[in-house]
Amino acid sequence: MTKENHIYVIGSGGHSKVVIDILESMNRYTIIGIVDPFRKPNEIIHGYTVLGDETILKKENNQYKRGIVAIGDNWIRSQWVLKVKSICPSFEYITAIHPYSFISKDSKVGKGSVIMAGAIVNSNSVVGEHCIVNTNSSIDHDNSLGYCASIAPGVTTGGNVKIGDYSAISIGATMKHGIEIGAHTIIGAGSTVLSNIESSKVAYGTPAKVIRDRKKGDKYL
Ligand SMILES: CC(=O)SCCNC(=O)CCNC(=O)[C@H](O)C(C)(C)COP(=O)(O)OP(=O)(O)OC[C@H]1O[C@@H](n2cnc3c(N)ncnc32)[C@H](O)[C@@H]1OP(=O)(O)O
Repeated sequence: MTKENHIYVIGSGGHSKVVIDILESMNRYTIIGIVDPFRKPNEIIHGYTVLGDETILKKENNQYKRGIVAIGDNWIRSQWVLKVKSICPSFEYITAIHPYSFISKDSKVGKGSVIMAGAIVNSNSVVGEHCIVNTNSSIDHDNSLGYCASIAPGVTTGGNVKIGDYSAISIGATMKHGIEIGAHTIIGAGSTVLSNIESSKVAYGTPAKVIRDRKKGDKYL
């Protein structure tokens, strides 16, 4: 193993455990340990040692500068990406792609993103950086998923769907073809989205309707 294969996992919650399973199933990386300021150093999480807080990433003699932010909340994940950039500007992000997922040969997955088991990314789609394409979800052709956006388990999109930066499509939602979702918007669990939804909204139901406004970073999980 070269040092390029050695990675940090940042975050230690439920999402992090799934990401660790994916990284192990890829059989390509050695996980150095977990970075999380909210855990006791040396605690073992999902088989790996908590190394401490983010200052570990800036140690002068630290030869390892790769990893992934494994935090489920889109806004919190984005803030950690910024924090890591300020501590270690040369830090590089890997993608975690489960071997039992399908990604079309002409689709792209941005750095730091996670594609979980059973997920499908069909032809000519773009998954942005630091996204989550969760278990058994399906992104159809010509879609785009913005920066730090996510689709939850079992989400299905038709063709030509655009999901804005930081937006989250919740568990089991279905999106008609050609739909556009703005930035920082949450589509509620089980919704059927038949029309465009603007930025900074919470929308749900069948058909999905805007229920209220939201501010960026408001909790949704
Ligand atoms: C691996 C993983 O775990 S990935 C994460 C999986 N989890 C998700 O995707 C869930 C994301 N969260 C949701 O979908 C939430 O329902 C949200 C964020 C859309 C709304 O949450 P809140 O604003 O807190 O709504 P709250 O729970 O207070 O409900 C308010 C009302 O709206 C209704 N409601 C809330 N969400 C929905 C929905 N998706 N569809 C229909 N009705 C809903 C509630 O039943 C409640 O109705 P009532 O007042 O008649 O009792």
